[in-house]
Amino acid sequence: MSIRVGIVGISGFGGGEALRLIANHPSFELVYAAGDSSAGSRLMDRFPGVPAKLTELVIQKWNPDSLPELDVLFASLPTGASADALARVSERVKIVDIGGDHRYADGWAYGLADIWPAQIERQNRVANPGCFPAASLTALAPLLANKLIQPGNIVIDAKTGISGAGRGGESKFGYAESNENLAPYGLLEHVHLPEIAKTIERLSGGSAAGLVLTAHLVPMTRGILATIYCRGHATTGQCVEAARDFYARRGFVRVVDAPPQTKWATGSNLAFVSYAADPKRNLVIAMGVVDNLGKGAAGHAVQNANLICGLPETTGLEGAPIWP
Ligand SMILES: NC(=O)C1=CN([C@@H]2O[C@H](COP(=O)(O)OP(=O)(O)OC[C@H]3O[C@@H](n4cnc5c(N)ncnc54)[C@H](OP(=O)(O)O)[C@@H]3O)[C@@H](O)[C@H]2O)C=CC1
Ligand SMILES: CC(=O)N[C@@H](CCC(=O)OP(=O)(O)O)C(=O)O
Repeated sequence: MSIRVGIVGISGFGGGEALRLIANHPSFELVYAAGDSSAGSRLMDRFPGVPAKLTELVIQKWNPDSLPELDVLFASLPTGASADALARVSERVKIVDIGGDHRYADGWAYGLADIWPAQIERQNRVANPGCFPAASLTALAPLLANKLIQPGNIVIDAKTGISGAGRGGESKFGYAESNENLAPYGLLEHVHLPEIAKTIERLSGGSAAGLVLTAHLVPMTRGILATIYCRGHATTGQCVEAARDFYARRGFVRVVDAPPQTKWATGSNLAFVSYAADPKRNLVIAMGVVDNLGKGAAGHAVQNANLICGLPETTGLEGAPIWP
């Protein structure tokens, strides 16, 4: 039986990746595409390589009051643009919000699917985690759950590809400004800090008051590497063993011995985590890699949609990453 799916924000980077994944999903049928300035164009005009079955689907002007019969709606709207509109969508339609409006919001499950799948299954409103939280929390969760690090003084140094800023991002992310350039941003007050802090507290039971997140923009299209400095007396072996145990039955998280690289995850819903620790220095370094559009956005969203539809969470997500 096919599950009728819609994507609003389909012309954007997150929506476009959701389109790619849904087009190859064995149970999802894309029946509705929506946006703002792209409304009126056929998918073929926006995505010349779209599979033949979807070429003629026309992008509709987004109107949450007049949706076709849908089972699942993926919302990939700018943060701030989805809360009011999604509140008007019928409860009969399950929603996965890829944007930031509903994380830790009342009535919405927080969709950190590799860590709390049981709390997502059969829900009908799921907020996808942000891209930096997906990379960082996946690496931190086994350490926090096993009390191998202190929760109160974690420093996240994260690098992201330019697509993290979205298609509608500011013009300062053009080729000339981004190529051969490396820039920190969001110092002291990155938008993902509250979400990461809340989750650290949920995982550890302690305060995350000293949390630091510094994001850097690097000249690559996709990928996030979070290098995370923590205080704790665990050895590298203890961290790796805790993570292997924590993720033993989770298909999308690979615990690796070597420091992970962004290309390992490109085009996939995988997360790679790794650890290096020196008990003498009271130092644990956790590393997390994701594709910002995969586990950081659309891949995670499809995983969440599988969970809320009662499908195996890996459905449609088992393809290998793109390499090189
Ligand atoms: N890029 C990434 O790596 C990640 C992004 N996210 C989040 O996902 C969301 C989407 O990001 P991203 O895809 O990068 O952004 P883009 O700028 O690439 O795309 C934004 C999309 O939203 C649509 N849109 C904007 N305003 C409206 C509106 N008023 N009504 C209907 N559609 C509208 C645009 O449609 P149109 O072109 O038709 O105007 C476009 O399709 C954001 O909340 C972002 O923070 C989360 C994790 C990672
Ligand atoms: C490169 C770049 O600018 N990345 C964005 C990603 C934020 C994002 O996607 O935020 P939400 O998912 O919470 O909306 C940033 O760091 O602000």
